[in-house]
Amino acid sequence: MQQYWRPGERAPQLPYDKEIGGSEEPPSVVWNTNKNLSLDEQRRRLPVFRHRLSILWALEKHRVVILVGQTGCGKSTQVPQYLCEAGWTSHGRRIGVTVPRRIAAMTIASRVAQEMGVKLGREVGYSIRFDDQTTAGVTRIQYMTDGLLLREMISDPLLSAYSLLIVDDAHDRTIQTDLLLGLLKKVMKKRQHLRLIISSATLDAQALKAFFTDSAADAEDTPEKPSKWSSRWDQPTGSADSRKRKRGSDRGIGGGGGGGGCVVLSVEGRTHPVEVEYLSEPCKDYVEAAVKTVIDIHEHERDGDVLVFLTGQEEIEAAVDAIREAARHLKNRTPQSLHVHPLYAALPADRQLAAFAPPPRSVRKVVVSTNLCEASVTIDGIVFVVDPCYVKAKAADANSGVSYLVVAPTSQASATQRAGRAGRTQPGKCYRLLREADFSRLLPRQTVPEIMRTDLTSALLYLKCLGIDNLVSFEFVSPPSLAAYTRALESLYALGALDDKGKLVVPLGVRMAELPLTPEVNRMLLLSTEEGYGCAEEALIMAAMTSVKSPWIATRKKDYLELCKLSLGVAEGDLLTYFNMYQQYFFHTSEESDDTGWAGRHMVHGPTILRARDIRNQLEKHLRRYKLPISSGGQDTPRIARLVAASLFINAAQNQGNGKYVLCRSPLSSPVMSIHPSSVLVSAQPPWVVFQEAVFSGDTPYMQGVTAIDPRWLSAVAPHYFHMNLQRDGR
Ligand SMILES: Nc1ncnc2c1ncn2[C@@H]1O[C@H](COP(=O)(O)OP(=O)(O)OP(=O)(O)O)[C@@H](O)[C@H]1O
Repeated sequence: MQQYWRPGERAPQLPYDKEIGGSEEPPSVVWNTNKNLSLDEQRRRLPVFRHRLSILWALEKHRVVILVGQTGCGKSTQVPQYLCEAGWTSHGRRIGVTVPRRIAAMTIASRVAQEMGVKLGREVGYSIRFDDQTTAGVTRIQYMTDGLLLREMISDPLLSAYSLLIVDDAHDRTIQTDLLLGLLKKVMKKRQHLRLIISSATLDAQALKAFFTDSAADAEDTPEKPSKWSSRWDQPTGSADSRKRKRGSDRGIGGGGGGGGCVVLSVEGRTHPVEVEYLSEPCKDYVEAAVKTVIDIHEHERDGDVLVFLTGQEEIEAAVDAIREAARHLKNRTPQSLHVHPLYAALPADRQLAAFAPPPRSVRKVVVSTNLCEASVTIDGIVFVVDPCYVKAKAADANSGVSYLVVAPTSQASATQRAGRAGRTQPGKCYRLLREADFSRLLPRQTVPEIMRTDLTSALLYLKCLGIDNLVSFEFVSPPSLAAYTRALESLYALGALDDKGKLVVPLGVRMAELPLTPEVNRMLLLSTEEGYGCAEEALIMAAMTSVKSPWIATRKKDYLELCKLSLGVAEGDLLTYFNMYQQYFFHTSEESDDTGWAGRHMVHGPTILRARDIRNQLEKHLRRYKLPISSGGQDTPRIARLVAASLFINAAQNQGNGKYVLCRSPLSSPVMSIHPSSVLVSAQPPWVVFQEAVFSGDTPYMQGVTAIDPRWLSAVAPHYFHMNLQRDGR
């Protein structure tokens, strides 16, 4: 039998080589959706199973493997297991798998743990922000968001805990994915034995291959772990002579450890066929068309659950209501035969996971979702996908710094991913709500990488922290514009993370990168510990509350919800409203979540507040590690409000997801920028520009509270120049 090489060890026997179709007992599992087949048999039937030896072989020969295979063929769940079985996790190193979304990390890790017959969090685990389900020394396969791996690189730049990394669903090209790819290229030049798999069903494989092949330096023998903060990636290591000798020797990622260069591997075959249907005439209102399609499916199609893709919370809630209403008038089915679940980022985790649970017998489940579950995830039982081919995408004008959300046609690659959510556990059908000709004519083939259309502030701060000083020469798969670099550097300067020479301010800048929230919220936290503010207790709560989902119970009793919001809302704005909610919750309820008592009456979602408390405690540990004073502002509300005012632009970032408006900062250099006609100027006293109608969230109306913050406070605390602008959701 063939032996497969992996760093430092000979591979043990691969279990599948000895007994294809054989007799091994399936691992004990908690949950097996396909009652006819054991999980082991289900695994063998996946298309990727036939290619496992080629994958192992490719990793022996090449340092970077780009794996392209149909949606559902087994890339995310199976490949890490093959590698684990082949010994890639001996020597205590892990296989790390990054995915763009938290829900994917959680659900795929659970599935793999079941398939391997182990407890989630032990041999197989996941890490997402504020939730680490791994065990040191035990976990061998770790799923995580790409953002989390980036954070890990701050303390371990060479990622020495991993023998192999898989960047899964790389087609998504989030800003984190692109940053990671650029950094991994650097890491691989330093760590000869590290291997990288980049996988997706809809990847521009050739562009990535060119990126990983066209490298000017080859692998260097450097210590595995440089000392913290001292690693200067930009400076070549070794003497000038040795650098000269190396130049021109190898143009690819070097061939250390038995492999060289980069290869593209295609996995043929798909789990089940997915038939795609298009409209014969364009539709006027895609939400209405989606609702009608769901009802048609329910009345005329075979059994099977439905997944509908819409662009945001408002559309989803409207569609959920419309489907429920339409179900009441069905001719040949009862209203109870249809269960409808919304799924979007602002929903609390328990409600998100409810969409994954199997429905009762004879009931058809309909999940109406954003692109949250467009890639990676498997919702068992989904047979039909309804896709209007639209998405709400983040964008920023690099010159003005105006950020906005815009509803735009999705890419063909995204539409393929969406269709791929059917056909995973049985044959499926996808209804695209546009004409076939329009699909190929109007939709771009690939999604424009996020890095080319959004703000780079966090990304550049990370790079600075990793010691990458020459940011413009950092290699991105798709380099952003110079204007975007300038804007982000100005923001970092405004936040105090960089000095006027563009150097990282230590420790402030480092801490802003290390703390697990956005640079703006991190700045607020750090500012709160300074003299003159002294309200870290309050800031910890406000920061924690910004990082959980909406703390209000999602309900259709909109009027009642509005009343509750008014009763808990405070004039100083959202952050203080959230602070108030948190305080009141613990004043009125006992430790445990209490949705029936005070919290239920006030439409406050108890589990979300408890989650915020956990996050608050984690943030406090960070501040204590920095030995920063944690004191309370007590009854001094203006002092706390001053802090909020100084950090007002936080709200911009926090409310892009669910509101109709976006609040923006101006570039430091240009005092005037385009102002939406609906904006009402209250004060233009330099260095502040304040607008009255800072309504930017459909969720919490007193975010209008910007007006309630006395502009005089603003001028008192203004560390830097910013201004706000309202823009209507890109429409
Ligand atoms: N939670 C689950 N419940 C039931 N079956 C599952 C589940 N997760 C995975 N599977 C099965 O495993 C198969 C492979 O899933 P996997 O996520 O590894 O595919 P993939 O190739 O990574 O897909 P994608 O490109 O869409 O991310 C699915 O098609 C499905 O049959």
